[in-house]
Amino acid sequence: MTRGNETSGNKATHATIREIINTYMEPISAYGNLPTSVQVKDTLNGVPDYQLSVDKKTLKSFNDIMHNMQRKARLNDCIEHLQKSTFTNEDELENAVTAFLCERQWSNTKLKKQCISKLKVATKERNDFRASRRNAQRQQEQQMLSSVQDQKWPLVVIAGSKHSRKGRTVLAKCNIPRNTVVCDYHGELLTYDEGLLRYEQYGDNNENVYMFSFNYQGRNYWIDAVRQCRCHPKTRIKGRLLNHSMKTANVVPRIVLLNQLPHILFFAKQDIAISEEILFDYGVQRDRLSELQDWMLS
Ligand SMILES: C[S@@+](CC[C@H](N)C(=O)[O-])C[C@H]1O[C@@H](n2cnc3c(N)ncnc32)[C@H](O)[C@@H]1O
Repeated sequence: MTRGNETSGNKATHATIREIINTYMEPISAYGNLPTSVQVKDTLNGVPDYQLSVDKKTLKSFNDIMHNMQRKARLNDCIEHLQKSTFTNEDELENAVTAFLCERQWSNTKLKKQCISKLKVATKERNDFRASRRNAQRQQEQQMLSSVQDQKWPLVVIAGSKHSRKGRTVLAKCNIPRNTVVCDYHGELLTYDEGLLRYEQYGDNNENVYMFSFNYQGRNYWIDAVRQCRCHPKTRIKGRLLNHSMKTANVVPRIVLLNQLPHILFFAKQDIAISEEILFDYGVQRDRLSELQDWMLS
């Protein structure tokens, strides 16, 4: 048997051909040209051990396998480029594939079909994933809303007395993992003007410490927690009793839209140990230093 012999030699199995292509030829890429029959023959003549008979059938097998490999590379290229696009329907997806293949000058019906079918699967998986994420988010929001409505915040407890140095405190009733919602700043939601008016009125009795101001989407709001809220006449509201710390705050207030209204929820900044006091940074403005009391810098 001689190498490159047209009539005798080893039978070319697909596995052998693939091995030869991968080992002795330029990598088959999405873009480059495939080797011609002459180039395949030349390559085989340089291959030491295979001794394949290079008849028409073998050359055709090489050709088929190389085309398949290139189609796979083109398929991957197409998927990589289009998988992040959003398609509102199947026609849009098919048009995008056609345009992509046309731009690359890769007209091949089988390739087009494969691209479309793979992208459909990828799009469905992504949509399913998004839907389940949206669902989880909705459930989480629903959970937060019912905690706000029922004022059920079982992870924290009110302690201490109004008359102690710091007044009442809110403590962790158990170990609280980072990112958990601890409670909300519960009260009456007011516009900026309404809130400012009350803030000034309450100021005479030093009660305005229970007012919380914030900005949501360019609008200023206040939450008035000075008096017992009308929605929970008999509940001891926890959020209004959270004390301040600039240096050791362990929760952070975040604005969450629930029932289309902004709410302030306190999220654990870190794992909080049982009995630790729940503290957040009131955000005292330093340009009002003359009005500051020592505890505000604690
Ligand atoms: C919104 S109230 C917090 C609850 C308050 N402890 C109570 O029993 O009503 C804010 C007031 O608590 C007190 N306070 C808050 N953080 C404090 C701290 N780190 N040290 C001392 N007093 C603090 C101040 O008197 C402040 O005006």
